[in-house]
Amino acid sequence: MGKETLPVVNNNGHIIEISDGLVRQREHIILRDVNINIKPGEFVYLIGRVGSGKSSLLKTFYGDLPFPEGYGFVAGFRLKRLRNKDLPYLRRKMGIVFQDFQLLTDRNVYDNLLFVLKATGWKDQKEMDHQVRDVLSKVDMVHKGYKMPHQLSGGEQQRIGIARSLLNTPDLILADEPTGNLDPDTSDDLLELLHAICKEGKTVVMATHNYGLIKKFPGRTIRCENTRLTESTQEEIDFDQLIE
Ligand SMILES: Nc1ncnc2c1ncn2[C@@H]1O[C@H](COP(=O)(O)OP(=O)(O)OP(=O)(O)O)[C@@H](O)[C@H]1O
Repeated sequence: MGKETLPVVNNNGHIIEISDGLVRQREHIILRDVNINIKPGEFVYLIGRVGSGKSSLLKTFYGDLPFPEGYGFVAGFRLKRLRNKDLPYLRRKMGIVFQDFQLLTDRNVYDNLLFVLKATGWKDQKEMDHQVRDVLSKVDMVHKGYKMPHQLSGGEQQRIGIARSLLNTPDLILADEPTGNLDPDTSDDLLELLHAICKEGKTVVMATHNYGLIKKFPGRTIRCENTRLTESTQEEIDFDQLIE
């Protein structure tokens, strides 16, 4: 299944490396002089005001936005050389988690996960069953496979979102405001889960407005501001700043 790709890290040992990159939405420059290196196993937060470019940067990583300038490497792929036909292969190297869960509402949890496996080329029913069970157990939802999405709480739906992101055993998880629709306690549980997944060797890049989570679960933090990226130490983050 799949085609030959480069190793998941580049010669510098990075799973994500962008040098002198540009992030653009149509003709608008969102981020310039983008320089970022991420090693396998890191947990990286992306912070910044509404509209500062966090989602656009993640979209650039998963090939949803073009990469017009600079060197860009993500999980074995050179961003500049990406063609539409490469996208399914790139996306299999990463799991993507969205704020609004994006589960298919007309089918149960099991069928949601099965749908993704079939769409990404899996054929053997036994292997698919095993994989679905495996990812559900990783998010502690193994007994919820028969539930329809609307029968689950927001936190449970996001656990399924995370299970779905793990289906193709990706090396990298990109999470765009994954706790945006969750209450504080459920957000904490979800962060614990994402950090546990990271400890097992996956790289996690997560956009968030919720500085309280970073305080509780410290990690490398990159800020998008005025079209630039800057790295912030834990001390530099103004945790009292209003969450927008
Ligand atoms: N499809 C699009 N077409 C044109 N411009 C867009 C598009 N999507 C986003 N933008 C613009 O790109 C800029 C960055 O948006 P982006 O969604 O990346 O910010 P963000 O930091 O993720 O914001 P939020 O915290 O609200 O999710 C904004 O000015 C936004 O208006």
